[in-house]
Amino acid sequence: MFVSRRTDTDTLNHKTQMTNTWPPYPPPDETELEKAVRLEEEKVAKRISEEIDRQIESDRQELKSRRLKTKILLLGQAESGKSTLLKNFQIHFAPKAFNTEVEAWRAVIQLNLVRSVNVILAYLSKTSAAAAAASPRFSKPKDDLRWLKMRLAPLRQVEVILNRLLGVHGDDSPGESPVEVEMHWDSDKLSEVAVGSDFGWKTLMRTEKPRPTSRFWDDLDDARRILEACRDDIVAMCEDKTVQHVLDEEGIRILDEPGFFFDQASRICAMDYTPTAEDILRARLRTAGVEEHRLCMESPPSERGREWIFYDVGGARGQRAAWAAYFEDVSAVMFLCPISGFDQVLGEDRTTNRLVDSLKLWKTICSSKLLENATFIVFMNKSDILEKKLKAGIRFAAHIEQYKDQPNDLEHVSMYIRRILLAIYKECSPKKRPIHAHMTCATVGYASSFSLTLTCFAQLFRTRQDTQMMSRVLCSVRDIILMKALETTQLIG
Ligand SMILES: Nc1nc2c(ncn2[C@@H]2O[C@H](COP(=O)(O)OP(=O)(O)OP(=O)(O)O)[C@@H](O)[C@H]2O)c(=O)[nH]1
Ligand SMILES: [Mg+2]
Repeated sequence: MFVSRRTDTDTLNHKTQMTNTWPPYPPPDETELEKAVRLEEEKVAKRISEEIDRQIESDRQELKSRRLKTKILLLGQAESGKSTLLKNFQIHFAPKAFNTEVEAWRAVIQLNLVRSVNVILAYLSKTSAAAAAASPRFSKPKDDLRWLKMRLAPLRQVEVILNRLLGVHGDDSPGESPVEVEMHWDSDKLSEVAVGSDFGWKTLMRTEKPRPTSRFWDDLDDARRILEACRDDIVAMCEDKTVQHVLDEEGIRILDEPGFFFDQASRICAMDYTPTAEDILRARLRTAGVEEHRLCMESPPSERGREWIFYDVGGARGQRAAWAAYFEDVSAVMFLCPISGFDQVLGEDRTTNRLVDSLKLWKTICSSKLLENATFIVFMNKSDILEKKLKAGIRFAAHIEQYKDQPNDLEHVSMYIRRILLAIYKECSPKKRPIHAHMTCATVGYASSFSLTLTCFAQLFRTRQDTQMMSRVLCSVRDIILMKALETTQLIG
């Protein structure tokens, strides 16, 4: 930017150039004092000019590096499976880093279980109808319930300890014990706990140094000893007919509820319990705010060291306003649509159907101008729950009237939802762009599962039994994102 000045020996016959040259030629009759002032001014101007050049270059570099970063947004309503999908990516592409978090997940899973037990106990003792319908195993139902409650009372302490160690807060009442605030039955909130993204709960329990204080480990040990001591009673409660009766009455399909670990209670309460990948995928921890997760690829060797930055957002309505701040320079949007939610309502608005809300949200995201250059990948998630519900005879058309009398099976229902998702995408996208869609069960991980792979705008719809369904979906998504990164690199040179 700074043009070097010609020497003083240049003459007036360069007058025409003089007007275009900077700094200008000195006047021929310049005094010594004027020359000194001029040279000083030129020095200052040169410094400013160089500073501007440096700033422009640094802005250019910053822009380039921002565009080269693979920034991925995980979007979707609450409980759609965003954080679970992220765990799948971590387990698959950065297993060593993920392993360092296992200890923290053990505490979360134990908290999920303890919290479910505490909430159910609190509910049972409040509901006389429930007590009256107590297990035939007990001759005096109310007394036996009281007895069970008494024996399991230490679990409240376990919940308090785990909440404190993990930095968990309940729904809207940080600091209060979730058990205290939930004396009414609300299945959506049964295992709802959230950890603020700034608390660092995962790093707190990492196996490498620096480790937390010994007080921290002593408390954790205490919680685990109590849990183990209560193990038989917890298992008895989980298998108890009263509990099952109440849950049935409430329409709670316990194995489908997020964060319920009743079927694994005995294993999870053991002192030497180590979570499996599937346990971690099933754990429920509500995301509060927007969390940034950096995933450094460990495999395959060709991708080792490449960094992906995921933004995992809280999906409840009250949290959605914060999303837009993260829409700039996004490489890929992964939208989670929980297709099993057709017969459920939102936790935050009991008048809105979950599937309808999800489709509305999809429309808003597809229409966003800020996201027009992002690659879109939609996950029709919770396909396992959808399948179970349809097989159990729950009619899709009873909740989504437009479906009318079409067959009530997984293939037809998922095709229908897929058609709507793609139609919305086509209609609302600010410009024509490809989309990739997968039907998933994010909690299955690597086990065998039913899978459908959909490719938009092509009439491809395959159904197959695939022993490594999630693994294939993840690899395909990785390839899509790598292609996008390559395109961006070529564009910015
Ligand atoms: N059965 C089944 N459960 C799933 C599936 N995907 C996620 N879940 C469970 O659903 C619960 C909610 O999943 P999350 O990943 O925490 O949901 P989220 O979208 O991050 O929710 P917020 O953080 O509240 O926005 C967890 O307990 C998961 O284990 C699925 O495909 N099938
Ligand atoms: Mg989440």
